[in-house]
Amino acid sequence: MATAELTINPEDLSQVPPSNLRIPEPTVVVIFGASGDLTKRKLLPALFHLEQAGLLPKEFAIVGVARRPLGNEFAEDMRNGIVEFGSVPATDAKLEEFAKKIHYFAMNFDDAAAYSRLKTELDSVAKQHGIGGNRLFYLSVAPEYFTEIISNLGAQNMAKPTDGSVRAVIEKPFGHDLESAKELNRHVNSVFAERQIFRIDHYLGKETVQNILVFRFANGIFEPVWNRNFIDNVQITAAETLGVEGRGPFYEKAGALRDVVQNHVMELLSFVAMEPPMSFESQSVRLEKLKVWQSIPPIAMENIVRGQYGPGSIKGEAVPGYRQEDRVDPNSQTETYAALKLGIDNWRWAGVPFYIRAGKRLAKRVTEITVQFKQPPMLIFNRGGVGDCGPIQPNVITIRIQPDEGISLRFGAKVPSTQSMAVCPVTMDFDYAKAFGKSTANGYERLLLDAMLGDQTLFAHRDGVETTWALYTPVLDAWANKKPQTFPNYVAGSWGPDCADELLAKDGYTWRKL
Ligand SMILES: NC(=O)C1=CN([C@@H]2O[C@H](COP(=O)(O)OP(=O)(O)OC[C@H]3O[C@@H](n4cnc5c(N)ncnc54)[C@H](OP(=O)(O)O)[C@@H]3O)[C@@H](O)[C@H]2O)C=CC1
Ligand SMILES: O=C1O[C@H](COP(=O)(O)O)[C@@H](O)[C@H](O)[C@H]1O
Repeated sequence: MATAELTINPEDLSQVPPSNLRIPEPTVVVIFGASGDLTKRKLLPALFHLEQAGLLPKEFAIVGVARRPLGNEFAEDMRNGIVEFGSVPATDAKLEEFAKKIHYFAMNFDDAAAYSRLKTELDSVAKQHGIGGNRLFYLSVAPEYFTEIISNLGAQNMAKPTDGSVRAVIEKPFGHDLESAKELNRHVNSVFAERQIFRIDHYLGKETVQNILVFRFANGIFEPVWNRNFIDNVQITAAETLGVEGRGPFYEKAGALRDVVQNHVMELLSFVAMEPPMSFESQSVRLEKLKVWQSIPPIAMENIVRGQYGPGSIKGEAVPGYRQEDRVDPNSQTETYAALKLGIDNWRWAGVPFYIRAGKRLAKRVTEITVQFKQPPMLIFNRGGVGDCGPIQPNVITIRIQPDEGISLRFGAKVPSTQSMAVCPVTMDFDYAKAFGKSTANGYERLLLDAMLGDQTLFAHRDGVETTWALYTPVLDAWANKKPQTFPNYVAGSWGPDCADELLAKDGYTWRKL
């Protein structure tokens, strides 16, 4: 893409309330896919945490929509989910009150006639709770239902606000390649204006991800060295120990590049690499992210590798290979691991390699970013002697996204000795939990609240989505045309395939040991 402009209509500008109070207007939150895993494990616990923190309006209701005839069972099930996944004591007094705000409406998403009944139901729930016309539609559904639901909301005049705001939150994946993403965006935009659309990437809800911007732009000492003059290379790792967890059919069509790299990892990369935005407001932040992605040249095929796990063990437990997982093709060619090198051709980053790796069934669950600095131009100390640690290690800033959230800086220190100037690497460490206490938030709190407030800063814009797809679609096409010969090529519980190590070895680097 040649331009670095967001396609913004004046009417697309999100209406962010000027106040810092951040309490949304009375709203009915409508969750499509309400009996699903995401609703129970993440969305309802997050909404309850917001209620506990006094961040929801008094007039508030949730309407879950799914196929099964659940009735009152739904509120009970959600209540149990909040206790289990939200670390909430079953005796919490607010839980009882909150459960009264949870409703359920059974329908099939394919049933066009059911949407007018849904509309009537929403109006009735709104009236019961003293809510006007504000609606937040959350599409927590498989992607094949996105267009169906959106068309029907449009057809029933449910997408245009009459006396309030109407917004739609869409879960990933936003398409499976550039063309499908464009098509989806065209369709969504034919019903909802861009300012009504909240494409969620739950990584942006993580405190540690938002903290990348605070680390860079609320401190004076890092930004002057945050560029090609001082930084040698950047590594981003998104490693999971989990396999596909019963999501075989979904993952077969996705793979690591689509599932995690094109979205979550690219969001991390944009926060590390972007220029300081004019302000922390949606158009400024999203524009700077877009400029980063637009500055990435096409990825050369020799700079990207893929892998698939075979049987192995995780934490001492034997686990099956990917091809043996439930509802996975025994000859599957889907990658469960990807590693690549990319560049960012702008004044700040030209010549600095960014190495990315992401995969399932790896040795450890860890997402982190390491920024490695250049070595000092010369060394004035006589090395060796008591306690010397060998070759000088470069300075590294490590941003630990999860699970051990924090930031550390590695630098060389003098080893105490009266005779020598021996140097060893030491670290200064910031630990999120120690500094601020352990949080029970799952990231969706912030995003749900922002969506209700109409603040799009931490949501994906259509131009950003299409730009990242433009980058990865040629790779996906090339991979589809050239079957991998060596799958499975890494053992579950290892650090991935040898080809990923070779990718860095070509440049004289190794992956950081985690
Ligand atoms: N789970 C997770 O951790 C994450 C999920 N996501 C995304 O969130 C979305 C939802 O995921 P998840 O909750 O795991 O999905 P699930 O498969 O667990 O849930 C799907 C939901 O959709 C409903 N549904 C399916 N077909 C129909 C239909 N024809 N009519 C009415 N209801 C229907 C199901 O209802 P019923 O039970 O009645 O059939 C169920 O409530 C997906 O897009 C996924 O990619 C994104 C990040 C993480
Ligand atoms: O979107 C997804 O993300 C999860 C990883 O999220 P995390 O917050 O646990 O890091 C991944 O497991 C899943 O396959 C993918 O769809």
